[in-house]
Amino acid sequence: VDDNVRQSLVEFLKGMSSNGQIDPSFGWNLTSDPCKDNWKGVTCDNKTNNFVKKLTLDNSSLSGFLDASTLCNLDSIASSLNVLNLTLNKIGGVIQADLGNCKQLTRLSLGGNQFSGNLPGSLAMLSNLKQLDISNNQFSGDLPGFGRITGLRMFLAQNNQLTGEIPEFDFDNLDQFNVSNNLFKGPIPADANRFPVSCFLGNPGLCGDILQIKCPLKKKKLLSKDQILMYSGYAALALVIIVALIIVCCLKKKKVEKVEAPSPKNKVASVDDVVVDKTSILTSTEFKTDISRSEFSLNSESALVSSSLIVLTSPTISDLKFEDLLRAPAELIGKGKHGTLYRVIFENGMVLAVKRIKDWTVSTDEFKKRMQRLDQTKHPNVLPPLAFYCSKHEKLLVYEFQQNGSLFALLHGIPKGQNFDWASRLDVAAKIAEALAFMHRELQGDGIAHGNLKSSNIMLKKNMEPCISEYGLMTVDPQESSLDSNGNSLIAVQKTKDSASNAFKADIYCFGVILLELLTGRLVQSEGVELTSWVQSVVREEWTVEVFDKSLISEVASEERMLNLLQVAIKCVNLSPEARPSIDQVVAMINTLKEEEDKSLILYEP
Ligand SMILES: Nc1ncnc2c1ncn2[C@@H]1O[C@H](COP(=O)(O)OP(=O)(O)OP(=O)(O)O)[C@@H](O)[C@H]1O
Repeated sequence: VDDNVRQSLVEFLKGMSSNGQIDPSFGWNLTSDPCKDNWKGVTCDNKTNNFVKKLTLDNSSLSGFLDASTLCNLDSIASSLNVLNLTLNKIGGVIQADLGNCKQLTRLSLGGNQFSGNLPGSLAMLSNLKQLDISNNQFSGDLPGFGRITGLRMFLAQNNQLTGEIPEFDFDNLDQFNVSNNLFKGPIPADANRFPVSCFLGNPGLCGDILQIKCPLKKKKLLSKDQILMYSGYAALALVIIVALIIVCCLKKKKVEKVEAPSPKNKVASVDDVVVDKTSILTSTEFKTDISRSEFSLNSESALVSSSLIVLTSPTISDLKFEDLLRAPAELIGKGKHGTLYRVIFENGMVLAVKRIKDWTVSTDEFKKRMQRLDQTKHPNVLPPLAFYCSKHEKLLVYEFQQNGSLFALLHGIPKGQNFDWASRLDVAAKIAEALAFMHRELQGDGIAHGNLKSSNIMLKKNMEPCISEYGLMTVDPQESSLDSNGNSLIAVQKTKDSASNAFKADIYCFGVILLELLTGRLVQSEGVELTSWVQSVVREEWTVEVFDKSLISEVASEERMLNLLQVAIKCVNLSPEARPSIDQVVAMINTLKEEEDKSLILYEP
């Protein structure tokens, strides 16, 4: 086991040992190996005996605090740890948000301790959790959105001081559930009625049939006469202020036009002026010339360049200015069919990715609306836009730069498909499907599909979690054809007629192509042969096993589950959009496979 893992585990246990002294009988020390030297409560994978899978430290006389930052901020632990069991100890303090980085946890047992404070929202991101026990502590505050964890089978939270309403869990999926003796209020969700009444008792504010307490009807609050008078007074005042502002603005504008009229040179301040004036340390000539060459222009009314960059809700770049963006050194990362991507490095060490979108005929208003909708639609596996710039001729989008590159690079880069085992590939497929389903659900009404889904648009975050990038940056043109340099997402669109509804179906096709890349490790197009046709011809000839990536075959990964995932992929790449499954069906199929895989791993372990 890696030295860092050994050190982090020792630090982690020290945090829970009285006076920071680890009981020697645990065997946890810096001179032995957690997997090979029988550390108490440590279980490692039985294939290589190198990765820590379980920490079972229940009933072990531990106290102190849970040092989640030491445990879960180390990738080599976070990416392998499935079980953390600390029940029946005397560990206290609050739970750090870092616990949410232990993304592979399927079981988290903290029951019977002295934990207190609010549960961090990051725990709701533990999407692999099957069992969560926080019972018999002193937790307070509202529960984070645990309802989002679709595979949860057990949720025990009795005997705390938790408040708020009971979240909408997937109750059909839960085998065990208990929230008794807390401070929950409001109606018990209808689907939760199948659990015995004892699971809800001891919450003075809960109501519902099972408790034989009627929930009060929610009445629409009517405004009183006084309130109506008061609000209409406010409205009238606001109207007067708006009219006054409009008049002042019109007068000012006239004055400016008068002063500037004689000199046509002053009429338009081109961005060249701005760049030349302010970008002395701009090192990317490509960026500079590109911007300079563009017809990007700012008229005198909007010469305040900084105000034109719209920073969305990201706290990290809240004071970013357009000048800062132009002034910082920029490196050209890649040119795709739809634009150019720059890596922009700031003095404070921040690194951003700036996408310059090419030839998108969407109106400025439409673009702004789209960006605002995307900003409101956040999912942990979708990279959010941080800021955007938009004029008639120029559209720039700012994202956080992802150092770990893309799924495309992981699969096809050098060394090829390195350390990318079957379980991780299935996990990527499941997470991308869930994220796409979420975005489709939220944005169906606005008609915003991804539009350009491909493996180079799946980025890998710091903890190697996959996330979809560039969602909604393309409106699909059904006439568009031909392949781009990496992928063929456009083919899906070309084969469809009605672009509005089919943009979502095209995403399904593109997702199917990503599944094929994961399964075969092959490029979407190689030596003129399309991956989809190649796979279909091999399957037709009944040589199906030949399609799989050689490294998966040598790993003795489950052939049956690989075949099942191949079936899902083939359904997705059906040339008829109507015949493709819905994204929810895709999610259900992949999650079933993932559950089977998880079960087989548990059976496989000692
Ligand atoms: N936020 C990011 N951080 C790091 N690299 C990124 C980021 N977004 C994209 N990339 C990488 O930059 C490269 C160029 O991206 P870009 O989106 O311009 O091209 P593309 O995806 O190949 O084509 P298209 O124009 O069709 O989107 C790709 O390899 C992509 O994986």
